[in-house]
Amino acid sequence: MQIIVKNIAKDYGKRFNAVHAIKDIGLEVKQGEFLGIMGPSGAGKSTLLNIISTNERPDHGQVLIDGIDMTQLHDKDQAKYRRNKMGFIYQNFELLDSLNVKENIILPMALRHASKRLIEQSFKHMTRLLNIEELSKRNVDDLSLGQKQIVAAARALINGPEILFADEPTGSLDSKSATILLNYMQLINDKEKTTILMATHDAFTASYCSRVVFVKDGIIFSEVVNPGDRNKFFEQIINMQRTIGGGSYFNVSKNS
Ligand SMILES: Nc1ncnc2c1ncn2[C@@H]1O[C@H](COP(=O)(O)OP(=O)(O)OP(=O)(O)O)[C@@H](O)[C@H]1O
Repeated sequence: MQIIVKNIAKDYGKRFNAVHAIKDIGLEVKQGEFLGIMGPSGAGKSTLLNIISTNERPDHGQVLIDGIDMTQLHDKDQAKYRRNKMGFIYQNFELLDSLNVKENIILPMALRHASKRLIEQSFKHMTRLLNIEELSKRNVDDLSLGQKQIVAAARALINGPEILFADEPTGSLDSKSATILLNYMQLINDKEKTTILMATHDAFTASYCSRVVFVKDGIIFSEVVNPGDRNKFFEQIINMQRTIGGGSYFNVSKNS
């Protein structure tokens, strides 16, 4: 699943008060990449993720996924594409409190009208992979924040998406829970070959990626490629953050 973003731009608001959230971004993401998107607050990270994931339409430009221009699809076809090929993890989990853990996790499959057998098989596979088998009957309200995010990850992954979008997935987690989640994301990236696009402020979180692009003022300012050593990569990310600036919005604390 190759992603090619060509010259996208996105403004919010009316002419004189317009915010140029994305000015001109081009980007290529290879099949199986774990790409980080960093940058100061308001730089355009979430907007970029939302445009690539078809949750928002750009004003200009193309988003080609395996050669199909997503921006040209009707809303209904975009929604179908998202349901079938994409998974999402957000900072605030977005789990449904009225459903238990298992019901939350299998929801995307139920929405696709998958067979009971397939649902059970996939549920078993995912909960085993993420090591949360014992949580299945619990209420969402009774889980720790870290457990909630792993459950949200299981829900995002149960349909076997080809692309996983994660927007500040560790933003609400303590460092231990963040590390557990990131190790699972890396496992999914390795084992299932899922392409991952993750926006984050946090250098430690970003150090799990294979490459990080830095967005500033709606353009890609630079990128850093993981040299194969997470500690070295962490230092490189921090140096790039310092170069770009962004004041206190950047979290450069190393969690472990
Ligand atoms: N729906 C919207 N309506 C108006 N302005 C918006 C909207 N969404 C984003 N913006 C503006 O677009 C710019 C980019 O926002 P975006 O959320 O993409 O940045 P970000 O890098 O993800 O920021 P953060 O790290 O704080 O989440 C900001 O100036 C933001 O205020």
